[in-house]
Amino acid sequence: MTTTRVRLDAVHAGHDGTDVLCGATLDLRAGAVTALVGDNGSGKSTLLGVLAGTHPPRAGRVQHEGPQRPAFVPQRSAVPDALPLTVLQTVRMGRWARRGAWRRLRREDHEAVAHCLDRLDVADLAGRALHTLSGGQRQRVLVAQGLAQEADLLLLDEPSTGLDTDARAAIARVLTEERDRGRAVLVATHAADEVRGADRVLRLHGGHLSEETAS
Ligand SMILES: Nc1ncnc2c1ncn2[C@@H]1O[C@H](COP(=O)(O)OP(=O)(O)OP(=O)(O)O)[C@@H](O)[C@H]1O
Repeated sequence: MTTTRVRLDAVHAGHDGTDVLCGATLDLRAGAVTALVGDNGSGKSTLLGVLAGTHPPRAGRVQHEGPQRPAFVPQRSAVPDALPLTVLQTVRMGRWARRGAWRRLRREDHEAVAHCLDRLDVADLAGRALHTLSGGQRQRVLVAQGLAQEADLLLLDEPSTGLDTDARAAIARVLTEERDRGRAVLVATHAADEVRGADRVLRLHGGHLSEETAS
């Protein structure tokens, strides 16, 4: 039986009084990677914001199954370059969703953080300040932070943009692993390899979502 993690019903949302989503409807199921495609400006980031709970819809319904907040990995360009944080602190913040901000982390949290750093191959960067990293390294750290949340729903906004072949492969691998753990994964992307690797492809066009056949 497939479990629905989140459902959108006739959602309208946008910016400055202009709707970008015009009745968007979807459900995301556990154990599947869904690629969200669409032209620049079609509203993919807006849709992810609605699903993440950071962008309130103007109308329609967003229904999350389960108590957990989704994990949201924003576009790298949406994260200020000069955040005064190390890589380790950044990934540890992923555990706040479970423990609450500034609470003391437990041994299992430290183990989860170490595992996420390894999975994205950034453990050797743990002590480095985020702003000293290359764009691709920073992107991998943001994905590691998303994984550290261990949420049932993982949302990623163009995680592979600007990454080299190895880093793209690492991200593709972790998305498949998350899927195999029963998580629902939604990845907004322009990358053909990410689209090919998805179980399902949704296209956003004219404010509406439509299903495309995954290859
Ligand atoms: N903060 C904002 N204020 C005003 N308009 C915005 C804002 N953010 C996005 N928009 C507008 O909303 C529309 C959808 O933008 P969005 O970033 O959701 O598209 P996208 O599909 O993610 O684009 P891309 O592929 O370029 O990342 C665009 O027309 C954009 O100009």
